[in-house]
Amino acid sequence: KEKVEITKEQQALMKIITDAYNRHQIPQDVAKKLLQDQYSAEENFLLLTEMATSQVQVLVEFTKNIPGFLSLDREDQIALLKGSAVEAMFLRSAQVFSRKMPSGHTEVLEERIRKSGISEEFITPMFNFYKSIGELHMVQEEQALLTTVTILTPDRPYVKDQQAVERLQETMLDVLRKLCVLQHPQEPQYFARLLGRLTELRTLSHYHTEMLASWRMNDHKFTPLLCEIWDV
Ligand SMILES: COc1ccc(-c2nc3ccccc3n2[C@H](C(=O)NC2CCCCC2)C2CCCCC2)c(OC)c1
Repeated sequence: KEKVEITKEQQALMKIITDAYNRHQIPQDVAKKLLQDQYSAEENFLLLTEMATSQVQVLVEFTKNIPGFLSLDREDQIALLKGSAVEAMFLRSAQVFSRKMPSGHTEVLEERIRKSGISEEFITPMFNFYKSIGELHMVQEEQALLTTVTILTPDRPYVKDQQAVERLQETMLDVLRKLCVLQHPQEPQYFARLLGRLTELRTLSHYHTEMLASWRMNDHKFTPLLCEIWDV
């Protein structure tokens, strides 16, 4: 049984990333807003675009705290942000959905999302993903590192120096792997399950543009930042 040990440097790296991840939370909690009132499809779409816009701004601030990210080629930094923004948004949504809430609140939240205006065909894959993330009961360090690993995906479109991104991602994967072994000793497959979620996340993110276009309303308006990031 090999002794898994997180080094001092890895401990420091994990602290920087987790603190940044917790610091850069969305200002206004969307779940609370959704639990308060039922909104029309138009109001929900506006809420989504507002939340997503602020989440992209939060994501940009978060990436600045990933050790080594700012040393990457400037254009590659943009390519990584653009390439991971939708996945990071769904990952954050899954974490919001899986948060421990007073009994009955998760069901109300699920109902509000089902009735939000999103078209039927996307509801099952979206909630399957949310529930599969919830079942992992990730600690905050795992959530922060999983988002970091998602951002540092070398094969995003237009990334020039993929090797440099790969080296950074591998550094993060090594810490995440050790953390999983230490946090979930009874489940040796936990790390593999975690990475399997990233495949599900990528698939869900492929539906994103259609999910927006099929939102039950006419004339979908986006913020300039979302037009940049969402290719709409
Ligand atoms: C593209 O289609 C969709 C559909 C649903 C969601 C979604 N899933 C959620 C799970 C938990 C709580 C909120 C959730 N949301 C929207 C939202 O506000 N998402 C935020 C995005 C930035 C990061 C925090 C969450 C809601 C849905 C109900 C109507 C108002 C928007 C979604 O979030 C990408 C995208």
